[in-house]
Amino acid sequence: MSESITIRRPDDWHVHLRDGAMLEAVVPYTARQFARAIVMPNLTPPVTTVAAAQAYRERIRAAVPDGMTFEPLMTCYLTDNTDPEELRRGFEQGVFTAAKLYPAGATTNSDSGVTDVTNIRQALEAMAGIGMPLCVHGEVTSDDIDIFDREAVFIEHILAPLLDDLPQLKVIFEHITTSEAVAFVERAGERVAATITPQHLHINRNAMLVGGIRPHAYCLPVAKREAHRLELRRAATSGSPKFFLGTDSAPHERHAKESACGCAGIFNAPFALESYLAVFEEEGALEHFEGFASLHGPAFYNLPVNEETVTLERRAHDVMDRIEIADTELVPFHAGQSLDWRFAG
Ligand SMILES: NC(=O)N[C@@H](CC(=O)O)C(=O)O
Ligand SMILES: [Zn+2]
Ligand SMILES: [Zn+2]
Repeated sequence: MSESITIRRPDDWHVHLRDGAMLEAVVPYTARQFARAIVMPNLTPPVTTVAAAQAYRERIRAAVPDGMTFEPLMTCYLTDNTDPEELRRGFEQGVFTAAKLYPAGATTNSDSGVTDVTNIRQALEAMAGIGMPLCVHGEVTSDDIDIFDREAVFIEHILAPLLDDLPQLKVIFEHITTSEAVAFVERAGERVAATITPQHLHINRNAMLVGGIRPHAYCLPVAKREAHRLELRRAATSGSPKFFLGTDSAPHERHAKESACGCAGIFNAPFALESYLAVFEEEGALEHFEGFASLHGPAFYNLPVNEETVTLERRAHDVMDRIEIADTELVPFHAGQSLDWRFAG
């Protein structure tokens, strides 16, 4: 039984860092473990221009503690009115690494998202032409589609036709939660990959609903049945380069989650690597951990792998119930549980 594991320093290919006091509070957790991160643009107002992304990138850099190195990779929030030239300019200037498709109304701060993908056809065509990847929150939003079916229906109605229409477009199907998504990504060509969060590898929908309603297990896409979780675990630990790490760490103040209408999002940044590593160990797949965490993402995004390394040690520890920040609190993923591995730097 190995007592420590050392891998190339990983990156987080999907994270919410927020802004203001929350940004200051959460950036150190991500910067401590990850060299780079794809930063989600769903601020209020959303990050829709090169100038806004540059300014946000500076605020993130300023929040990185002395002695840590961390590079935020910025994304452009697509709307019905996105100007293809703005995307091209941002990508060519090295400001935008990718653009993000939020179907309008699908998740937190997605009200300005895209109401119909035909509205962004020209933007997507421009992206396909310059090799700019599209990050996708893959859920339909129609009232008549059950929330547990929204990812599977998105594949059939939106994603598959989109990929047929634009054979050059690179797509990251983010935070996948279903066996349908796993199967789709496995069958798709090399230009399609997926990120998987720690929570969707650890919990199924019972964690949210059995023995009381547990808002800290609620995120979008919502956790599904056990059979889906097992497929996600198989895919993540398989060694396939199509699957890589994206925490979707999404902090919301405790009171906003513990509410009659609680916000979607799980704050997993404090012990993200420990959480993933537990899964790889349970699945007997430690040899694939580095690929998932540190190699497959850069390969898909055409970026160099990180030269530094990080080490995790087998050292059981309890996860705190709460983290105090400014004048509020966050509840981390795994709160009150024990984890076997500990990030050692
Ligand atoms: N995952 C979530 O449940 N929430 C995210 C948005 C998102 O990634 O869909 C957030 O910004 O809070
Ligand atoms: Zn999302
Ligand atoms: Zn997210």
